[in-house]
Amino acid sequence: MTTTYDLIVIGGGAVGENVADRAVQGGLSTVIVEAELVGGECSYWACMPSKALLRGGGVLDVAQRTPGVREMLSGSIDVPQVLKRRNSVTSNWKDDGQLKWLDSAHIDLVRGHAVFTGPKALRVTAADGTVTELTANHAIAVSTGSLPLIPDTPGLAEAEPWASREATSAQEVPSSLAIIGGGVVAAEMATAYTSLGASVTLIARGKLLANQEPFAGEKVADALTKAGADVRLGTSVERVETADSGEGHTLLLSDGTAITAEKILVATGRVPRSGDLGLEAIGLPTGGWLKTDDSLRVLDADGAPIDWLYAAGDITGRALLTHQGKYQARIAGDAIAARALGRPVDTSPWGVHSATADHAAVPQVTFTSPEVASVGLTAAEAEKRGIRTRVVDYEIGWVAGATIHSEGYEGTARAVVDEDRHVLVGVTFVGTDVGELLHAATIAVTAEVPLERLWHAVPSYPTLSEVWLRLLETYGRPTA
Ligand SMILES: Cc1cc2nc3c(=O)[nH]c(=O)nc-3n(C[C@H](O)[C@H](O)[C@H](O)COP(=O)(O)OP(=O)(O)OC[C@H]3O[C@@H](n4cnc5c(N)ncnc54)[C@H](O)[C@@H]3O)c2cc1C
Ligand SMILES: NC(=O)c1ccc[n+]([C@@H]2O[C@H](COP(=O)([O-])OP(=O)(O)OC[C@H]3O[C@@H](n4cnc5c(N)ncnc54)[C@H](O)[C@@H]3O)[C@@H](O)[C@H]2O)c1
Repeated sequence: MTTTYDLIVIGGGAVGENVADRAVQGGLSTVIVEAELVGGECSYWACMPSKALLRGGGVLDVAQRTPGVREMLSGSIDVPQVLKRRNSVTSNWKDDGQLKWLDSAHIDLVRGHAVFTGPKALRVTAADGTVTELTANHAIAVSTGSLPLIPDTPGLAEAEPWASREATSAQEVPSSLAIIGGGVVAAEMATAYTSLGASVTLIARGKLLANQEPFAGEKVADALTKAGADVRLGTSVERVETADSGEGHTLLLSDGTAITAEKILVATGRVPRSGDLGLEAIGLPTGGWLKTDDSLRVLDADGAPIDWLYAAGDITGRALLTHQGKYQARIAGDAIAARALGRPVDTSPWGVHSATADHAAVPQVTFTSPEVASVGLTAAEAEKRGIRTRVVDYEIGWVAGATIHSEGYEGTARAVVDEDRHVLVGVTFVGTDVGELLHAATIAVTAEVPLERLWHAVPSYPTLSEVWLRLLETYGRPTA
């Protein structure tokens, strides 16, 4: 039997849920197909458990720098309590709460793995082998996320390394952990596992957090080293050898040295989760990112949008972040409903049906100690785009709010100014608790607030936000 809905969403992660929610609110009957847990990677194996693992170390760092509180501290972090809290944050890897929400949002669910059988048609196979055929009146949206990239380094597969799922859901902390990669997962997991007592070695073939302003990775690498981690930058893993017992691994590095570790974590980026979707049945290459236009319609081989096929979230490769995927989801769900019901569609830049921010103002917080919070372009990216820029830096530790925040507060703020338009095109903060400063920057960059007007946005004294005033003063006060 074939069941028909106005919209079928493949993948019930944070992104798929939001596509479905907007479409239902727009008046469409909608079903989600989910192969694993409703809530997806972010809830169970990514954002939430990783932040729960990091939180204790972050609080301890501030407490140790707060006279009057540090005197109360004794012993080290209670690892079982941290893991218990992480287990509770993930609802012990059960999705009952999400099912209740789906019900309240009037979204149907079919559990199983979806494969395209033709345009607007899918076959779903459940874990028990039950097959459901689904067709869509209007659209199918793909939100199947991404999977870890595992390099083909000799001996690595045999070492049965952790990827992000194992690192975020581990029920024990290994005595030693070798982390391969220098991106966000590597930096955050190095911070978390060092705070939990593991002896961590981070091996990155390039710089740490290379997509950020250069001072970000430098400060995080320094802090990791101070916390006891061994940070090896510009170094590759050439081969891995595993003891005959299967316990303990030796990593042979490009600089001729070797390190040993109980566990290895591979954090070398992501690949699209599209290899098993049957995309060939609808004339698309298998295994790639699903490229989209700004209203999230998937593009065919000629770069033309397919009118019934949408994609949002990691699978698009646009910005592999939950909040940005959910932004795309709101736009996709609204665009699908509007087009289905013949309502006006606005795909002009910054229009309601255009994910323009993906190109100009993607915010990201890396929850290391210190945190890295950034939005928009780095100075190097702005220059590459041909923008005439001026870079303004200020030490966050010099503002009164930092003196109150904690002893020896160190941090840097950078604003990248478009000199022709007199607006900010990028802002980066590095320092403790700077994640909460970021949204002001996101608003300034997205709304293209003129610098002259920003002088009228007065930060409260004595907060860390006073760094905004100092950045403006460093840039120079406008004349009448
Ligand atoms: C360790 C780690 C930490 C992270 N921390 C953060 C963070 O702090 N903040 C942040 O913004 N981002 C973070 N991210 C990124 C974030 O997790 C992703 O951007 C986000 O999960 C993407 O959501 P999604 O819905 O596109 O995909 P997913 O969450 O991966 O959901 C896809 C869903 O589709 C299902 N599925 C796949 N194929 C099929 C199929 N054929 N049939 C049926 N179902 C299918 C899957 O089972 C899955 O549930 C982190 C990532 C990692 C790895
Ligand atoms: N706090 C957050 O917002 C957060 C946290 C974790 C992950 N994420 C997102 O999840 C995604 C995945 O994170 P990630 O850290 O895995 O990827 P990434 O792209 O941030 O970093 C990948 C790293 O692996 C290295 N690398 C790639 N291929 C390699 C190879 N063959 N050998 C050795 N090194 C190699 C790269 O040089 C880079 O340092 C990111 O896009 C990130 O935005 C976000």
